[in-house]
Amino acid sequence: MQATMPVITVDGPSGSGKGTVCRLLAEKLNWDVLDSGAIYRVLALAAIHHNIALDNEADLVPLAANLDVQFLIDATTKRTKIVLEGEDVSNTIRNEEVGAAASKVAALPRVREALLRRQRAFRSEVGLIADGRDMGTVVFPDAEIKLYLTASAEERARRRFNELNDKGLDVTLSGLLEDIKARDDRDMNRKVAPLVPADDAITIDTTELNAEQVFDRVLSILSDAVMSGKLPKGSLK
Ligand SMILES: Nc1ncnc2c1ncn2[C@@H]1O[C@H](COP(=O)(O)OP(=O)(O)OP(=O)(O)O)[C@@H](O)[C@H]1O
Ligand SMILES: Nc1ccn([C@H]2C[C@H](O)[C@@H](COP(=O)(O)O)O2)c(=O)n1
Repeated sequence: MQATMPVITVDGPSGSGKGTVCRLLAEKLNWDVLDSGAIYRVLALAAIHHNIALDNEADLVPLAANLDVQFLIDATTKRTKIVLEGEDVSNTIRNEEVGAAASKVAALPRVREALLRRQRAFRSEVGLIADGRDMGTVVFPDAEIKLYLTASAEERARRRFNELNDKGLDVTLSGLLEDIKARDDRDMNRKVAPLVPADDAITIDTTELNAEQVFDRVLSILSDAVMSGKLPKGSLK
């Protein structure tokens, strides 16, 4: 076994398809996944539960440092159950309001600092796929492979619209597009760890690609990485 097992980072804006790629990769490689967005979402939900304003850095830092959250992986389904202070919040954290709140608490430098060690602790013995905004730039700057997924805001809003519509939620395309643009603006223009591709990241524009085509591109990148010795032989078996 290598001293530290490999890390693949997958960064990009909301709706670019990071979660989809990470899930498919985890199945293919049998590696662990860090969903760093879920950590920010859980913190935002905890802040709401404790009536802490989303810009109150002084109170959010201890909340982040002592966040009582567990990520429990079901051995059969491989789905992750997220438990905050004893409550299953796996579904609640996924709504658009919590996503926007997460983006707000994530803009605070000392909050990010407080969550850094927790994220790095996910580095695992089998290999880690890390999904987020600053995985390749800040959390795992030494990652073997760095991917940056992007797509036009219109396409990302359409994807979210289809997803929420399928769940029977009453949303509008124009409202979702506005939300996505506001989130991009906050995530890309904050002072600390803004969403940018790492200098050594490979960018995939997924606007015109379906999920299968994106995954094929990723597999081809990984296959090159195995050939060049960046990833261990046998990773893609
Ligand atoms: N290439 C693609 N083409 C069309 N739809 C896609 C594609 N990739 C993912 N999707 C769909 O788009 C939606 C958003 O994808 P996903 O959750 O993977 O994005 P994300 O980047 O992880 O977003 P977030 O950062 O907000 O969690 C999902 O409904 C997913 O099924
Ligand atoms: N590494 C990360 C991950 C997430 N965030 C913030 C910014 C996002 O808008 C929000 C929710 O993330 P999602 O679950 O939609 O991927 O959390 C971040 O700043 N850094």
